[in-house]
Amino acid sequence: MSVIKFGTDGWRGVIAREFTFANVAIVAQAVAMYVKAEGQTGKGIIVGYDNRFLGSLFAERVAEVLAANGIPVWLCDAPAPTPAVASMIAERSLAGAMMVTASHNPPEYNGIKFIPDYAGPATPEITDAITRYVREVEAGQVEVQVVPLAQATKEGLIAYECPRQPYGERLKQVVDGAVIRQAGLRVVVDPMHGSGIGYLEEIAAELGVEVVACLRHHKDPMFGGRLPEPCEEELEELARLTQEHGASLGLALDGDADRFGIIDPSGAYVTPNEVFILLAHDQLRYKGGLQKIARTVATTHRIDRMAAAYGVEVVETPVGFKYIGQEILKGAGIGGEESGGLSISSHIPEKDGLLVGLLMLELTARTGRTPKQLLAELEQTYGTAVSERVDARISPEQKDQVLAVMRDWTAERLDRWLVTKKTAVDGVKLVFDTGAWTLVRPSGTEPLVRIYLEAGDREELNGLKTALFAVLGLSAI
Ligand SMILES: O=P(O)(O)OC[C@H]1O[C@H](O)[C@H](O)[C@@H](O)[C@@H]1O
Repeated sequence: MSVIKFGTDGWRGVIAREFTFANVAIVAQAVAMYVKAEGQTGKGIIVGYDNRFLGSLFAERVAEVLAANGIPVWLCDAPAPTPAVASMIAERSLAGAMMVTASHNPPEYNGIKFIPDYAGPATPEITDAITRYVREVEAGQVEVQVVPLAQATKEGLIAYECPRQPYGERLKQVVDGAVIRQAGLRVVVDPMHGSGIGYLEEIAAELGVEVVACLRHHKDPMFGGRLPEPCEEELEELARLTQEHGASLGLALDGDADRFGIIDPSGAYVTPNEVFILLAHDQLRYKGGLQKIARTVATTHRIDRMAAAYGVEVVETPVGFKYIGQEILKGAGIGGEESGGLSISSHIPEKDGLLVGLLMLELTARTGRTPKQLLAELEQTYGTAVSERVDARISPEQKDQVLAVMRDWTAERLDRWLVTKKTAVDGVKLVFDTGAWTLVRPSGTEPLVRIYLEAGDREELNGLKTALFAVLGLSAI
């Protein structure tokens, strides 16, 4: 059985167990075959990597294989954020990017994301095609081609590249630099030891923002014994420092800087759903011309209420920024997801933690209000909602049972909630008469089941959770 499988976002594996130089070379060969079949050989590929263990060496192996297949390669000369690498595709009209990263996974993992010519995550059709080539190589039908790095650079097949400057310029065109500059903002930055180090602080400083403190600001492939995931539990130090310094915002990035974590000046964590609400509202209210918003099936319905008030359509996609990216390409002005991914149509269709940090600075500068103050104002117009995600680490048998209960759901009610809609966009979602909803789906990146709930207030949510967990036989967790 092959260990090379593309999940929600690329192929990931434990270093030295699945993620070996040999398997990395197989994936690079398969991508080369895909690019050739698409007739894009001459356009070239940029190869990037983050701060994980052996990242630069794995990236070199990718470059050696691509080059041996006649594909011109731009190899990053230092760790770089995934969105910075992706933006180079648009900058240079490349065939795509191969990014060596396992995003926010634990340190023993590494992975590869293939980002095609449209500069957003590969669709399942594309990763399926690449997987077919992987199987051909594994079956010995095609041999992996390799040219040594020294020879390839000498022959001009591989050139070194740093995306920092063009990416910074792109971001500065997408956000309103003039508004940010005049506001005298102060931030604390937390790249979580990831490849965003140096990028966010510098670009913010170039926009006149004072960076008052940085933490987790050196490369550490062990991520300080924590997870490079900008969720509330991992950001308590950023929250403390943001409050202590009286900063305008605390800005965090995940391991490859495509996801964001935002801290309010009060020290409170602003959830990705809340950040999406704020930035979507900003687009609706101040930026005009927005026709469509894209959100995943797991993301807050508060977006829908706001959009309805402005006569704007909302498209619901399966979980994964690969689906949101496609909707942005098809005309959505902004797209986001509960797990911390967001982008806008004037940027690339790839999630970008730096973009979000800068957009939040712009919002703060324009309104003179904190995220939590703005959210309180929006609640008065669009009502409240409380969202929660439970990541259930359950046995395979329990998992099958839970998914079967949802799949076979026919009951009209769940306790006092009347089911008004059942959908299977990704997992199974039940929407209730009160506007509350729940979604149960297996994760595509971790061995667990995710249970999402949203309700009008905490009391309703707790009631719904108790009722649902009882039906799923999960009362014990
Ligand atoms: O819920 P999962 O299938 O584990 O996916 C969670 C997240 O994984 C990756 O980070 C993807 O890029 C995201 O788009 C996705 O939301």
